[in-house]
Formats: sequence, structure tokens, C-alpha cells
Amino acid sequence: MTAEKLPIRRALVSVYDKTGLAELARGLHEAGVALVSTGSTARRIADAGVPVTPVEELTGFPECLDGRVKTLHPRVHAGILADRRLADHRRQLAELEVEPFDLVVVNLYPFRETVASGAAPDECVEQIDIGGPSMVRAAAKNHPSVAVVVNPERYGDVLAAAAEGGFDLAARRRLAAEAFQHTAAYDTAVASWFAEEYAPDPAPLPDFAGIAFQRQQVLRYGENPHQPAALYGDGSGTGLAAAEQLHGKEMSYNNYVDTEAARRAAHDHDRPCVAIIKHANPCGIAVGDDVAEAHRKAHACDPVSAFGGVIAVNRPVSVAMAEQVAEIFTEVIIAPEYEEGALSVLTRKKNIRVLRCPDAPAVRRELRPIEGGLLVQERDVFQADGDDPAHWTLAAGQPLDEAGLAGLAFAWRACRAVKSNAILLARDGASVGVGMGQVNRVDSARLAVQRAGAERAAGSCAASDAFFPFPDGLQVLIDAGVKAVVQPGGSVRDQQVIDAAEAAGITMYLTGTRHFFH
Ligand SMILES: NC(=O)c1ncn([C@@H]2O[C@H](COP(=O)(O)O)[C@@H](O)[C@H]2O)c1NC=O
Repeated sequence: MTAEKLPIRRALVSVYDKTGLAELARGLHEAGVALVSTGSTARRIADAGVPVTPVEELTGFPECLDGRVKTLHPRVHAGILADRRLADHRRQLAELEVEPFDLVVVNLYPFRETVASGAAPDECVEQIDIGGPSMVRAAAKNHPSVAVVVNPERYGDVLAAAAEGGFDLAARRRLAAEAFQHTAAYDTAVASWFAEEYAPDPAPLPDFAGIAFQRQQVLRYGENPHQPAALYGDGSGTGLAAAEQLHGKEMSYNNYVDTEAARRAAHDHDRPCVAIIKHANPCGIAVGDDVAEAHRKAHACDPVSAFGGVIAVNRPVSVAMAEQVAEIFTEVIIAPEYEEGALSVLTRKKNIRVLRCPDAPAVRRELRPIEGGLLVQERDVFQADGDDPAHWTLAAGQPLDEAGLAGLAFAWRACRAVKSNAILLARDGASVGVGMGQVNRVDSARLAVQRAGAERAAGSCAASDAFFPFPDGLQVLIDAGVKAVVQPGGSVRDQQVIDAAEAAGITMYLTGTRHFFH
């Protein structure tokens, strides 16, 4: 019976999620399938008018311990696990008077949902399914003899198969693969909860980093056309991976990378903010009284680079902003919402991808694979002290007035979105020159000044994501006419850098907090 279909004559059904159960039971019964089932599943099947054998009748043992023991019995598991390709297994079943199952339909107690609801630990522990995963794993292992179904979305396929002589081996293998994914993800959730919340060890990060992602979309290709790629979801249904695409071509791998960077940049600001990203770096970030103003300012930073950019907004897109964006070739725009009329303006352009994502970025930990391992860190978030201008130290020059300090604070926050080494020049709540990704800070300063141009650089303020190791980078800014600089400080040569600022008569604040971004 290798590749042939395996007729479905007897099914074991035990499901927490009763979606589609009555239709499934009715359809199986009509196809001549005998049903065995547990507690409330059996009751629901009987209520649908379908004959069903309660599992206790099979085991001769009552369900007990508040449902902790229902199907954990040799009469159940021998019926699932017998490899009917083997004469000896068939003989043993006959001797033991165990009838085999051809189909196992199970879904598990809602452990993740219970944890997410904030339930007490005892309740969460009680929702760890034991009998269900045992049946699922047993049936999946024995896929040459049994078909296993863990997803109500498959019930249609089950009924079709039952009416057409059963599943063939390839289909049973796919169902088994799905079943093992289901139990693996389930156990990962349990193990992660134990490691993180229920029985944490004293280290700041848990001793187990379990990841269970499900492929959500096969992408055309990865960073380059010769790289196969796909998008995987974490099952939460939130964040960029779950964003709703309202218009445009399919998102590409690079679109996702840039859109992630754009959202991170735009949501770093409290005021209406627009970030325009190319190759994961900003070519413009600005805040304004409204998103249209913020977009005009962000675009003006570097209109050449903004061509084909990815735009993120931290507020709903207005019609006025949409009209502006529609004038410029844009790969992606993502926003929490689109005001009435804005969408129809944007969708006039065939190629722009328009995404709605109501959630602010909430990645808690950042993961980076290295060969043979994985680096994990908590997300870089703004600190209550170092990132608040009220806690900055004036190291050189005159203190800034409220508006000046707000402008410098914008530069500091915007600089966090720039790949290190990062220097960002800003005026009036908008970046005007960005120096990114250089292997020394002097070149980042030069790039920022060059991008700003002499006129915009003069009188601007500047942020540096990490300390100036020498005065040379700062000197580039001073020579360009920058009036105020914010940087973390912390170099052994801080005094030389501060002296250079003093000598030039510019203001320098130290934050004490660094924001490298690689
Ligand atoms: N303990 C057992 O023997 C057992 N057997 C099946 N279950 C689970 O019980 C649920 C179905 O139970 P009911 O039919 O009573 O609603 C399913 O989610 C199934 O995974 C069990 N419950 C938990 O471990």
C-alpha cells in the first residue's frame, strides 16, 4: 500500500477548536467512516445527529483527572501506531483485539491564547495539552498507515479524500509534516514560556530561544534574483509581516527590509513624521505639523535618493500627502491608516505598493544568525535618561533655548535610524544631510556635509550616533558651519573634542547613551 490511497474507514476525532466539526462528522459518516471521539467532541458530534463511539467505550477506562487522561491508553495508541504494512503488527492488533485508525483529527488546548490572555500560571500549565500531541505525533510518525489532520481548514480535503478512496502516501506525508510543525510550534511556545516567564534563570535573556515561524509567502527572490526567499510569520498576526497590502505589486524581500527600517525610523518620533528609506538607510526624515508638511521636508533632504524610496508614516496619510507622494516614483508606502480619498490618489499609480499596518513597531528582541549560532539582543529603545535632553550634559558653548534643544533632540532621534557610523545634520525638524555606513566618523561627517550642501549645513545642528574618537570628524562639521552638536561622549579623547567645540564657539551636548545601528 505504498503510494496507493489508504481508504478511511475509522477515524479518531478529538478537537478543542470545534470549527467545522459537525460538517466534518456528518461528511465522514456519510462516507461510511466510523467515528471514535473524546468528551465534548463526542457530545458535539452526537448533537449533530452522527453516530459516535465515546473513547471510554474503546478503552474501558473513564476519562479522569479533569480530562488529563482521556486518550492516553494502549487501545488508542496501538490503534494509531500499528504499521499495517507489517504482517506482525497486523497479527498483534488481531490478537489484542485492537481496531486500527485510518484518520486522526486533533487540535490542541489553546496554550498560547491562555498565556496571551494574562491568565494565572496554574491556568496556563493546565492548558498544556498532553494527550493531543501524543496522538498527533503518533499518527504523523505512522503516516504510511494513518492520515493526520490538525487544521480545520483541511476538513474539506478530508471529506473529498474520504469519498475518493482516501489520501495517497504523498498527501499523508504532507499532512504528517504539517502535524509535526503543529506540535513543534506548540512545544516551542510551552518551552519559551517556561524559560522566560514561569521558570526563568537569573540571566537577562532566557536560556532557550525557541522560534517557530510558518511560511507565509514565497517571495519572487531574495536580496538578489539568484537567492530563493520567503516571508515567515510568527503567528501573532501583527506587525509588518501581517500588514495589509491595499495596492500594488507583490512585496519583494528588499521591500520588506526597507519597509521595516522605514517604520522603525518614522515611529521614533512623537510628532507627525515621515521617513524615506533607500537600502535600509534614510534619505530623509522629518517631523511637521501634519504628515504632508513632514513629507515635503523629508523629501527635500535628498530628492535624488528619494526616487524609488520606501516611505513610512507614523500617522494616517492625508489626501494632501498622497497628492505629493503620487508625484514621485515610490516603491512602498506604509502607514497606520489612509484618510478618506488618500488611497484613491495613491492607487492612480500602478506600481506603488500601499500597505496599512495599524501597529507601531513592537519587535522586542533582535535576532541575527551567525555561523553555528544566533546573536540575540533586546531592541535598542530610547532611554529615559540619555535620550531625554533634560538629562543631557552641556559640554561646550552656550545652552540652547527650548526650540534649539527640540531641534537637536530631533536630530538625535533621527540619527538612530542611520546605519553606523552615522552623522545627521538637521534644520527645522528635518534631516538635511545624512552620512551613513562609513568605516570612520570623519567620512560620515564629510558625507553628511556634502549631502546637505554648504547653504543648508551652515547653521544646522548635528547628531553623531557614537562618540567622536578624535576631533577631526567634529572639525568637518565646524568647518561647515554647524552650530550645535549632540553626541554620546565617552571617548578617552573627549576633552580634545570638547576643546575643539569650545574653540569654535559651538554648542555641544553629551547624552551618555549610544545608538549604534549595524
Ligand atoms: N489527556 C488526554 O488523554 C487527552 N486526549 C486528548 N486531549 C485533548 O482534549 C481536547 C478535546 O477534548 P474534548 O473532546 O473533551 O473537548 C483536544 O484538544 C485534545 O488534544 C487530551 N487532553 C490533554 O492532555
